[in-house]
Amino acid sequence: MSSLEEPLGIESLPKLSIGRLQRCASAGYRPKIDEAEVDKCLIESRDCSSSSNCKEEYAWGRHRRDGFHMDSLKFKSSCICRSQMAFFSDSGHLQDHKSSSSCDEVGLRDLTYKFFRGLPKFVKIVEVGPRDGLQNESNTVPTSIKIEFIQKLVSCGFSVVEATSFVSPKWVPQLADAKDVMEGIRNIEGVRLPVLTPNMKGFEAAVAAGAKEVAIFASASEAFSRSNINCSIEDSLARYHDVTQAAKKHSMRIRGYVSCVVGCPVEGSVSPSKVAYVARELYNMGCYEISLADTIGVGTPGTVIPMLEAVMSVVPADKLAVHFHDTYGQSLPNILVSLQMGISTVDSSVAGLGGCPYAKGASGNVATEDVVYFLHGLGIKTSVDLNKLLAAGDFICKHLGRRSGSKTAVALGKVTADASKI
Ligand SMILES: CC(C)(COP(=O)([O-])OP(=O)([O-])OC[C@H]1O[C@@H](n2cnc3c(N)ncnc32)[C@H](O)[C@@H]1OP(=O)([O-])[O-])[C@@H](O)C(=O)NCCC(=O)NCCSC(=O)C[C@@](C)(O)CC(=O)[O-]
Repeated sequence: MSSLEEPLGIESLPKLSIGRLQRCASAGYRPKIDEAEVDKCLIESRDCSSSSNCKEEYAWGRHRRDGFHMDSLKFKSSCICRSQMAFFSDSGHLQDHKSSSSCDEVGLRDLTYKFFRGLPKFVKIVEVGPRDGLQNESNTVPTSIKIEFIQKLVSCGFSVVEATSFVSPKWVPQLADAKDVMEGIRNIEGVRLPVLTPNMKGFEAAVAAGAKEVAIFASASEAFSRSNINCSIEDSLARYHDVTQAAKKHSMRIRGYVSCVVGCPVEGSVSPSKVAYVARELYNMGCYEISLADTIGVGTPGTVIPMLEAVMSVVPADKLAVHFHDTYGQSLPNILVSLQMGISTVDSSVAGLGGCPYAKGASGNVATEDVVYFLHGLGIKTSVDLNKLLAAGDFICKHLGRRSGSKTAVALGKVTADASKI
């Protein structure tokens, strides 16, 4: 294996300014909010087109998991000046780093300890490539290729692969073959394969096609709700109430999305209180997990943190996922702060495929290869085999005739290509 194929370990982190994150991780930082505040902001937001009128002060409602990741890392050196830093993960994997630099590194060690102490040991990755990835591609992929693509992704070790959507074929022609895709993956076991359903018609079609789990998708932006699903936020919640009731009767799991959690292509910035309101509604309807989607990829930690603060004041962190599009290259820092705030589920799309056809300017999702490389580099486990994932990304990119949107895949592809010349 090439050295480039090994994620750089935590000891290789550059010196970072972590003041803000330390403030976030500090138990002392607890601005106040209660649920009534979310309701109040929603009422205010109905009366104002600008989100800036809403109060944006939120409590830390995060529900931290027991124990910190760093607790399981045994730091084996009392002095690291001109010595060796060594970290052991739970699996006993040793990451060592010969250091010959000055005592500044003691400070760096302290910083990295603080930096990592809130991270989870394991992150669940929800692969959305076959749905979010393919819905926005100009080339429609043949059904047989979609089925093979899903099979390849399942073999990578994901516990969840979002398979397709039961939406109007007039709105999203790329996924018009949802029923046939479901038929082709009917016998796949050991993995959850949710499908998007915007209304009862989609839900009934999904059930008839053998779906065991559905996802509903609302928006925190009124304008985006109308352009994406042709109805207001409140109407969408009424529809989803019917879908969730029906799903419960079938004992089906329901995942919820909130789109435009920091920005909307039409309205601009979106108030955290609106996101919290919609997330809470979906959670109260019975969604087992709410995925918070930065649909157009405009968020930075500066906007993601207050949004997560607001949502975590009404939905437990362990019921939340984050879903970043990588338009401005902010996904990985956004994921990092999300993990530090207690979230341990991340959506991503192999090869960085994707985007919403009704969100102008939106780029693909954060690439799963980059997320896996990033998490493994931090010593965080996933269930995903990076080599198999690279092969799955390569497979679909060849069929789409496009270059991978994953920097990790491109870098490792170069390594392989260079090695083949030797
Ligand atoms: C919601 C609708 C259907 C409303 O669409 P509409 O036109 O308002 O619906 P309608 O009830 O008036 O029906 C119009 C026609 O659509 C049919 N229809 C109605 N429902 C269905 C259905 N479920 N499946 C198949 N057909 C359907 C219905 O039967 C009728 O057919 P016609 O009589 O004209 O032949 C439409 O707006 C739609 O399909 N929107 C989906 C758009 C979409 O898929 N967007 C991308 C996914 S969301 C996303 O990417 C965001 C996310 C989740 O990734 C997170 C993030 O990053 O933000």
